[in-house]
Amino acid sequence: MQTDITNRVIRIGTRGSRLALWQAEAAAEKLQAAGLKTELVIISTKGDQVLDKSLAKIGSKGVFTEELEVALREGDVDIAVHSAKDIQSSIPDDLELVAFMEREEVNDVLLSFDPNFKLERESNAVIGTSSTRRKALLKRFYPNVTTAESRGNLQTRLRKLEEKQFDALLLAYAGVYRMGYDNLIVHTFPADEFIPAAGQGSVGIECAKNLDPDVKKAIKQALNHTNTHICLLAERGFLRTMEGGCSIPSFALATLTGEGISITGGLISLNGEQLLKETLTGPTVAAEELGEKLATTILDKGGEEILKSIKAERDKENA
Ligand SMILES: NCc1[nH]cc(CCC(=O)O)c1CC(=O)O
Repeated sequence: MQTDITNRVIRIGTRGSRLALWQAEAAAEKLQAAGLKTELVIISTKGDQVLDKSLAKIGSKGVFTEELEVALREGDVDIAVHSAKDIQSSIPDDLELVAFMEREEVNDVLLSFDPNFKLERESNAVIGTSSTRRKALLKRFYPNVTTAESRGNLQTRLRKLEEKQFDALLLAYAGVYRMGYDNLIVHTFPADEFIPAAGQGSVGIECAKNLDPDVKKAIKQALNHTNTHICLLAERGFLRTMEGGCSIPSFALATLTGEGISITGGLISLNGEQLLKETLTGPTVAAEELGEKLATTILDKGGEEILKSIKAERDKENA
């Protein structure tokens, strides 16, 4: 017998930041449009609590997801909504990613309260970012720029910008746009040079594997965006094979080409001096394998060495 899922309240687990709530509301609206009832359950994660360290230093995987996963496992929530970029590359065996919502523009952008701020190759501005990928890409393409740490939710980071802790703040367009701060954008980085992190701009929906199959199916139908899902399979295949999660300056962006899928991705050394980047194309049915192959290619062409030196540097810092 089929369960009557219209009477089932879908409990949506989310972090409490404004961006997280926006994403959870977006999911809730789509579920409601499909005739389901919803309820938001706010859960704080380590990534929300520890704000005085960069993610690379917090170190453990799943800093923004672990507490949500516990809630899924204990049945306190039916789904967890995450920024796809924050989902660790391998998720636990008893959980699954059931949907990826339609992706926003993938670019990184700069925000400034000075509308005349211009980023040029020779700029010596101070830019707020705590991401190893962004720091390394800045070093490579804007060698005179310096960076300042900017952990915290978007509102905290904007306050630091307001307090002039830096001249401009580097963020993903997706979050900026979703929070309505796009009027502060003074620069958009081209996504073919300043390649985004795997998953940037999409929202991933996680559930327990043993969730009622009818409920799972309804959630997938309401929330999954097929094209985004295919691209995310490739990017996450890349990330998983690359290993190292969000603390490693890797990048990957997949797009559909009409006949198939194309993925460009690679790895950059922390000082920006070595940059490995390749593009592979293939059929969409083998998206995940294509991403894995891209990572293997990068690792074979010098990526292993870069990873080794990144780990050595980190061990030195933590010693
Ligand atoms: N790690 C934090 C995080 N996770 C997702 C986004 C932005 C929105 C997105 O990429 O979906 C951000 C902030 C940022 O990188 O600017």
